[in-house]
Amino acid sequence: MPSTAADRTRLSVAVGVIRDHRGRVLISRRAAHRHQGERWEFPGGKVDAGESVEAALARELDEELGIQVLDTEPLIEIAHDYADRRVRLQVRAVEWRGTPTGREGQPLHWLAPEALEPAEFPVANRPIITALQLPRHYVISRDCDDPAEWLMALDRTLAAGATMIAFRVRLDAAARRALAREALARCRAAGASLMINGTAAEVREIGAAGLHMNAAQLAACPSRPLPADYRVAASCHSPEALRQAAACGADFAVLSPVQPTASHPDAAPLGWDTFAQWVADATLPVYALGGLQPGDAAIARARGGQGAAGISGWWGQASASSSSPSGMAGSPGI
Ligand SMILES: Nc1nc2c([nH]c(=O)n2[C@H]2C[C@H](O)[C@@H](COP(=O)(O)OP(=O)(O)OP(=O)(O)O)O2)c(=O)[nH]1
Ligand SMILES: [Mg+2]
Repeated sequence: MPSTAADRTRLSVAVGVIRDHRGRVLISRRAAHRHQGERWEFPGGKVDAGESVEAALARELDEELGIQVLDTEPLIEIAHDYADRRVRLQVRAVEWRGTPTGREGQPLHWLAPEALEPAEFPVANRPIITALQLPRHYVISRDCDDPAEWLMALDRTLAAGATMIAFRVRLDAAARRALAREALARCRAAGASLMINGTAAEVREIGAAGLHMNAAQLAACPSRPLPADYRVAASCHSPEALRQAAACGADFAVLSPVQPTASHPDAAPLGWDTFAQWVADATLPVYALGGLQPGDAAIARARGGQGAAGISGWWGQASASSSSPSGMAGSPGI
């Protein structure tokens, strides 16, 4: 995490995502008299001077819940300016032991990630909730020469465990709409969501999960192009674009190219260090894209990203094995 001048005036907060064996997340209610009082939160608290985020989390979760932290992994970091306080929420998924109890009298609740309601949390929590709901892999489709072949590739991708797919196909309008409708039906049957690289009007017409804006659309986007019950994603290649994505209300971004790619041989790759730096300043979940394989999702997460996105390595890949198809299976929320 970069320590900029602005950062030194921010309150550093360690925030824990505590899951049970069913994948539900523990939330607790802030007392009325406290900052952001009566809102639900993920347990945690202020990082003391000289304390690491991990140590702060272990201390806070013991104080507030009486549980022991065994290990943690970074989930997302959010810098947010409230009118009366500037915070940097450093959110980590927690491996834990014990029985959580509201040791400060705070009500506790276990909820599935899909049931978390952003309006009941502090505003800064919105991207945290999105991050908990989004998978680790974002599969981008290949362009389509032959619809029948393309649909077979989609079926293989879904069978391999993909749960979020971008429809990125150039066809004439009628053929594109027909293919998108069929793709949507197959994604729904498999429990996956389909994003459309196109227009907001097309997303509404097809009934897809959301819109994926390219860099040019993002640059020209004045405000969120779809209501909250759709997802909005944006392709980004710079810190400015990541800020613009957040400003126009996108739910998540895709940052590229992280590694050299055959499809864009002239674009200078960012590398993981730059990816991590830019992501640390972003205020929405960010997937890494460009020259990656499914196994790189773990690297992207370790560098503060949401996971990895890509075409080759993901699209149309048959299951590599029944337990870990395409490397996409694993912990909850693939
Ligand atoms: N723990 C937590 N804090 C959050 C979340 N979202 C959010 O904006 N915050 C803000 C609210 C507060 O301004 C700050 C946390 O500070 P806090 O006062 O609760 O810290 P603490 O647990 O150490 O409390 P205390 O001992 O000082 O009373 O971060 C969240 O999900 N969890
Ligand atoms: Mg606290």
